[in-house]
Amino acid sequence: MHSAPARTHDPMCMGCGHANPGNLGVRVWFEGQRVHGEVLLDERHSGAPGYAHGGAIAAIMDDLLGQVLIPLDRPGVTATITVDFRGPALLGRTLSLESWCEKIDGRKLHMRGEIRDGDTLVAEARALFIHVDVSHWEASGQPLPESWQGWGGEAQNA
Ligand SMILES: CCCCCCCC(=O)SCCNC(=O)CCNC(=O)[C@H](O)C(C)(C)COP(=O)(O)OP(=O)(O)OC[C@H]1O[C@@H](n2cnc3c(N)ncnc32)[C@H](O)[C@@H]1OP(=O)(O)O
Repeated sequence: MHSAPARTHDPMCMGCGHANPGNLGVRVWFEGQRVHGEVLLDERHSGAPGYAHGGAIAAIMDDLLGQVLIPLDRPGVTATITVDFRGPALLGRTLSLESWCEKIDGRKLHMRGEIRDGDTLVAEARALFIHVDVSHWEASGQPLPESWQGWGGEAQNA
């Protein structure tokens, strides 16, 4: 059964934001601290006829690995991400997504993720996220999502 964490990502997120008409259509759900999801790319995401743009795959990875921050209950930002493109990313196919945290070292969160088309590995990624206080995002002057209130409150002291 899928658990539904109280927190959600930015509704305007370019990857998964339901309020963003230009979103990439990333859908995720959570099983414990693991993230699962799917995405269906189309002509808008083309890099070559019938194939997804590598930048679209990298953006999906950034969003996918970042989603692990929700069940980890640690707000954070991507410091570095490496994407290995392993197989064809065909448009019009439902790609499955999975991500998890491999290691926590103080504020450093080592994330991993995979995108598959059926049994075929399309891409895998490793990223370093840095745990930040929610106040990190206040400088923009934009209101933060309500569900971010108290996010990481306990982890700040971990
Ligand atoms: C649900 C949410 C989903 C989110 C998905 C989307 C995620 C995103 O796209 S976030 C947007 C892209 N990323 C950003 O905007 C981040 C911009 N960068 C920053 O704000 C800062 O550089 C930040 C916060 C990462 C680090 O700054 P700061 O808090 O001062 O930490 P700092 O002291 O420099 O580094 C902390 C540790 O991380 C390490 N570190 C920081 N950056 C890197 C890096 N690029 N590579 C390797 N190590 C790094 C440092 O060496 C240090 O290690 P140690 O503790 O061992 O000395």
